[in-house]
Amino acid sequence: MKRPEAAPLPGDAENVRLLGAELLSDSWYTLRKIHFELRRRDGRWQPLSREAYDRGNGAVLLLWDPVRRTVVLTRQFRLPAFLNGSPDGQLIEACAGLLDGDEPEACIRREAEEETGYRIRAPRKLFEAYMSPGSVTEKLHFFIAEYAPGDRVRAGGGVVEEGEDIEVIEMPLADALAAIASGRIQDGKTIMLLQHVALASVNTP
Ligand SMILES: Nc1nc2c(ncn2[C@@H]2O[C@H](COP(=O)(O)OP(=O)(O)O[C@H]3O[C@H](CO)[C@@H](O)[C@H](O)[C@@H]3O)[C@@H](O)[C@H]2O)c(=O)[nH]1
Ligand SMILES: [Mg+2]
Repeated sequence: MKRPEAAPLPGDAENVRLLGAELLSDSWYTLRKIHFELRRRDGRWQPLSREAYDRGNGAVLLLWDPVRRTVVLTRQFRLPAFLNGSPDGQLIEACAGLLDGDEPEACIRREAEEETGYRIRAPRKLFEAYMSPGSVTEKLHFFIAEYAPGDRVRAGGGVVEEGEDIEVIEMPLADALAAIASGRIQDGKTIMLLQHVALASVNTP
C-alpha cells in the first residue's frame, strides 16, 4: 500500500492566515504543527499553533439486508483503541478504508470486497463527516448498500501482507443497536451508520 501524501496547505481565508508548517513526523502518515493567525469574532488577530495529523480521507459502508434486517460488520484489532482502554483492542466496525487516491465510491467497493467478501451492487452516498476535527484532517465519506446472502463472492478478511486480520460478522440490526447501548460497539462511524438505518426504518411507513 502506498502512503498518502499530506495535503498541501490551503490559501488564506477571510479569518485565517497561515504562517508556516513544521513537519513533526512523516514516518507513515504526516503529523505537522501549523502556525497561523485566527481572527476572533471581535476582529482581533490571535497567533496560534496546532498539530494536525494527516492520513488522507476515507470511506465507510454499511451493508444492510432490508429483507432479513441484518447488517454485515467487521471485527479487527485497532492499536489506538487498545492503547486507550479496549481490553483486547478488537473493534466491531462497518467496513472502511482510506481512499488511497481513489474516488470514494471506488474505494468503498474495493474495501467491501477485500474486507467482507461482498461484491456490492449499488452503494448510496449518505453524507460526509470530519471524525476528529480538532486533531485529524480526515473527512470520511459515508455509504450504505443493500446486500443479499448471494452477493458474497469470497471470504474477505483483509490483506494479509498489510497486517489485516478481519473477521466478518453478520448480525440482526436489533442486536447491533443493542451492542451500541451495551458498549460492545464503540466505533463512531459504525454507530452513525447503524443509527441512520434505525432512523430511516422509523421514518419509512
Ligand atoms: N506499515 C504500516 N501500515 C499502516 C500504518 N497505519 C496503517 N497501516 C495500514 O494501512 C492500512 C489501512 O487500511 P484501510 O482499510 O485502508 O483503512 P482503515 O484503517 O480501515 O481506515 C478506516 O477506518 C479508520 C478508523 O475508523 C478511518 O479513520 C478511516 O477513514 C477508514 O474509515 C492497513 O493495512 C494498516 O495496517 C502504519 O503506521 N504502518
Ligand atoms: Mg479498513
